[in-house]
Amino acid sequence: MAMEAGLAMQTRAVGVVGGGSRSGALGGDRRARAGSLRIGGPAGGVALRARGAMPVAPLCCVKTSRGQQSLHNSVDEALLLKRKAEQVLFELNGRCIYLVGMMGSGKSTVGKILAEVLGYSYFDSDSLVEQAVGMPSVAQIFKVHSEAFFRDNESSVLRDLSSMQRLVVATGGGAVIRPVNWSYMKKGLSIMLDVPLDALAKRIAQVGTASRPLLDQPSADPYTAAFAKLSLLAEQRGDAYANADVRVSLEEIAAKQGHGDVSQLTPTDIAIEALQKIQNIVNEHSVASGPFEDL
Ligand SMILES: Nc1ncnc2c1ncn2[C@@H]1O[C@H](COP(=O)(O)OP(=O)(O)O)[C@@H](O)[C@H]1O
Ligand SMILES: O=C(O)C1=C[C@@H](OP(=O)(O)O)[C@@H](O)[C@H](O)C1
Repeated sequence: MAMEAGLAMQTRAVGVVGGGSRSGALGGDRRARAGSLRIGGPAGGVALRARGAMPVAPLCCVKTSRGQQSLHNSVDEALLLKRKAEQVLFELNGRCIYLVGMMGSGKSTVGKILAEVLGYSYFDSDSLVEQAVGMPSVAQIFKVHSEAFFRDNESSVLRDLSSMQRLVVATGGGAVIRPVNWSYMKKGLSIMLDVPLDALAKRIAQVGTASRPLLDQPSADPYTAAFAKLSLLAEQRGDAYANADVRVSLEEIAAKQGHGDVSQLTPTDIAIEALQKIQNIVNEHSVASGPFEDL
């Protein structure tokens, strides 16, 4: 089946899914094949899902209940998100959005919101690698094959996605390290989610490290282990993340909103800031050098 047709089937399925599980629904031929993304099965393709199966919350106020993370603080915030998306949609002109950032930075969470408000299709590159390889988790791919094998497939997935339009892609945290991946992501707009390491380590300690093989070290204290490894990765990858077209800093958003720390921010706050930054860069570019096609 043609790649485009298979992807089109998938996008309908993934555009409305969310959740934290990393397993994808597999179908068709499961043979691992580094260097290719096989979305459609031999029998005509299957509707594949990205991670998890929870529906994305609709664009309305989600009541904050004790301890629960809410997507929006208020109806006003949800409307602001929608309005901003309408403005940016025109300016994006179909260009894809790639979310980059460290593990746990919220690429999937924010990516699903952006896809929903823009009417784009959402993809998670880790899930697509799992589907292409025919294994249920990135952790298993690392274990049975290797990180290099995973990276080869990650590059293939990004290459294939780069020929598409109107996608929001949540990339894996390490996708930035291969220069070739930037040649794919630069066909769209890349957004780096910059989250303080402390907040990242807290999030990861909360959900566990089993699905993130680079952080999965036996330790009595998951926060400390995650913080140490994330610090190292952040140091190694700093320059690579700086390639992104747009940087969304949670510390900056929190400061603007008068919050003491980033844990007060909802994913919607972050999505709004991302849209604002996209709008700024697109406007800057069209003033400086003409039509958006040249960005
Ligand atoms: N703004 C946020 N505030 C608090 N927790 C968040 C926020 N964004 C994401 N999370 C949580 O952090 C964890 C990692 O988020 P996720 O979107 O999967 O990150 P990534 O895709 O970058 O690895 C998830 O448990 C998610 O619910
Ligand atoms: O930072 C990394 O090298 C990785 C990040 C993971 O994705 P998330 O950023 O979605 O956790 C996944 O691709 C793999 O475990 C490697």
